[in-house]
Amino acid sequence: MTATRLDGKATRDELFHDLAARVEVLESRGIQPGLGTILVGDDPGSAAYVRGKHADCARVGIASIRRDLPADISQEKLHATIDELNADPACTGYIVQLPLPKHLDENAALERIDPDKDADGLHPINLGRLVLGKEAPLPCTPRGIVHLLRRYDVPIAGAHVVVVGRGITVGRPIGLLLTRRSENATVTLCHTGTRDLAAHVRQADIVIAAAGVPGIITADMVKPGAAVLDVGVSRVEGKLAGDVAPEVWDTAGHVSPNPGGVGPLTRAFLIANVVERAERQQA
Ligand SMILES: Nc1nc2c(c(=O)[nH]1)N[C@@H](CN(C=O)c1ccc(C(=O)N[C@@H](CCC(=O)O)C(=O)O)cc1)CN2
Repeated sequence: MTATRLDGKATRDELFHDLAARVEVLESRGIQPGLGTILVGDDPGSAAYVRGKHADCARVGIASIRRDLPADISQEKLHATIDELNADPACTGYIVQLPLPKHLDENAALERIDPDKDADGLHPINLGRLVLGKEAPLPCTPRGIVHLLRRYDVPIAGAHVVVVGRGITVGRPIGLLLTRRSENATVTLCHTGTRDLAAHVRQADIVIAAAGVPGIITADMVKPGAAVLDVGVSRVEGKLAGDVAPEVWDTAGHVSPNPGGVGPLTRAFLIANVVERAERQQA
């Protein structure tokens, strides 16, 4: 059996087509959304993601504002840049690219963002609103995962989803989305402290691999016909490596590859969060 590919690039193109049309409507009403990015340091992967985000803004026709800061910047100077974007009316939503260099406090930086401009949905107030079932920008990768599953008619309601990895951008928030009444999945969150990872993964109808450990999900761990989404990012000799071993394609029913799966949707839903906020404001 060869799994059906969950094609993130084709799905992203559909989303961008729709978003570009909505941006035209906003502009015809005098509203210009603008996405800001704050990048600290010179990690080549993070720099590439930020470049991609600005290219996406140009593609859908929204403004973009870029702040690149040196790797050794102090927490105070980072906060001053955050305050600057909080106050800039041309910047309607923005992100601090993660991870930050080790000497910086990531949570303090995220908390400093004006929750109304939090394009990532990672501000504690917005995560809290999500827990309470209130309207909030949704974290981009989890939103991309739910969209991709729906786009390919992978049943979510009643499914047992096993998430591997507890990072802030994927592992922690994805359970909040998938256990909403609108999704109705049952979620198990596995991490480095989990005993017998394989036994958990074998139970899953849907596996979300976000550990950042190359090839950690092997074919013998996957229930035949399960959907497997590879969201883990590592670099092996400079090349991107996902969490899912290639043999999984012979066992799974659906696979989202890496690259070409959830990553492009992370970018698309960042733009969607900025456009939707502008739409809500004009409404
Ligand atoms: N503030 C944030 N920081 C980070 C986030 C985030 O959502 N908000 N997520 C990741 C990085 N990320 C976006 O910032 C991101 C990751 C991957 C992709 C992507 O399109 N990947 C391509 C492959 C690209 C490559 O070859 O390296 C793919 O999957 O096809 C986009 C964005 C951590 N930081």
